[in-house]
Amino acid sequence: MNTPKLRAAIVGSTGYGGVELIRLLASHPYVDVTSVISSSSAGSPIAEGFPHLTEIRADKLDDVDPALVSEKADVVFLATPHGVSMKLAPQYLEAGLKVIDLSGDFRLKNIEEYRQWYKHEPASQADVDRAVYGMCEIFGDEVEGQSFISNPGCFVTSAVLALYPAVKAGWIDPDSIIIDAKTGVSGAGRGLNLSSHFSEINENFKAYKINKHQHTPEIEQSLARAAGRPVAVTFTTHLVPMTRGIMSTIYASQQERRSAADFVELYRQFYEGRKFVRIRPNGQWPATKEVWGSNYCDIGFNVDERTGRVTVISVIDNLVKGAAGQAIQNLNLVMGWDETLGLQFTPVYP
Ligand SMILES: NC(=O)C1=CN([C@@H]2O[C@H](COP(=O)(O)OP(=O)(O)OC[C@H]3O[C@@H](n4cnc5c(N)ncnc54)[C@H](OP(=O)(O)O)[C@@H]3O)[C@@H](O)[C@H]2O)C=CC1
Ligand SMILES: CC(=O)N[C@@H](CCC(=O)OP(=O)(O)O)C(=O)O
Repeated sequence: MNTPKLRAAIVGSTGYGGVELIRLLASHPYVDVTSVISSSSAGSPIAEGFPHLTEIRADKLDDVDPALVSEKADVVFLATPHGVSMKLAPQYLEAGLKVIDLSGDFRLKNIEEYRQWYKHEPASQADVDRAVYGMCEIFGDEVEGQSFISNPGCFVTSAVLALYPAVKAGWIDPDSIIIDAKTGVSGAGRGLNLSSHFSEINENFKAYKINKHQHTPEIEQSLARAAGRPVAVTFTTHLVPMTRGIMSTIYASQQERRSAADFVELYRQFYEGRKFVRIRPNGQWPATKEVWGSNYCDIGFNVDERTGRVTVISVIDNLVKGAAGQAIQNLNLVMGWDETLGLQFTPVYP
């Protein structure tokens, strides 16, 4: 007898995260996308705005109505802006759906930090407490069987996967960490704004939100768990003229001098059996094209003989491992399935 597939709905289907969920879930063996949802274009065929999606089964955009969604689906992905997810998630949970939220609304356990960094009224502490933070390779054990997952931020995924093992092992001084990150423009979503306008971004390279980026406390929240004490990092983001991809170049002082080969060995042991974190051999560093369109996070190391500082380079595709891919990986963990289901593809190259 064939087991029926899990039925999935996607809110925010007309945004970059939503469209990426549709693309990836189309090849998931145990999931059917039965509802694609739009708050602004319900009733229209999704292929009207996205002709490359002509073949999907749930072709007409549905309304966000929780009663309707709970009739059509078992799990709902929220690929919605922050401020919107905090209103929708409790309603879908109440309607009996599992919820996987891609926004920042439920990631910070201290809601005052949310107020400070997002400059927005937070979700209630009770709702934040219900959400399980799904950084799969690190806290994935906490996800199985849960109904409400908060998917990590894109920069956070790249930075924390690159730092957690070294902080946990006590190899680097947590107070010395500097994360210099670059992102492609799709990280800003599909909406139009001046900073992602072609002539503003093309042949340009700019820093933004210096010491004010909303992912700073989220990075610190996970590193504090590794260090067993509060941690403060320096984090600078840059917008670069590419569509997808994040590279975090990270610097830290070592507690004792170790070689890059030692770091390779430590990280290989830490991530043993986790297919989506690939540690480069000593002497090799990853580039964003080497993970493009895939759920991989690739990490490489160098140690400066003169200063003793370690440089860690980490790359992801912001829309896959940084958003839709990790959200599906979280669904796999929730369901007790192999975490790689529906995500086993090779990066697009060149
Ligand atoms: N882009 C990225 O690389 C990453 C994004 N994220 C997070 O994922 C979420 C989605 O991001 P992204 O896809 O880039 O954003 P987009 O701006 O591309 O899409 C967001 C979608 O949300 C829908 N929406 C807006 N307001 C409402 C509302 N009131 N009710 C229901 N739906 C609404 C819109 O669709 P419609 O008008 O059709 O309803 C819109 O298409 C955000 O929280 C973002 O921070 C996280 C990691 C990486
Ligand atoms: C290029 C760009 O603007 N990127 C966004 C990425 C953040 C994001 O996607 O939002 P979450 O906080 O939900 O992860 C930014 O830097 O704010």
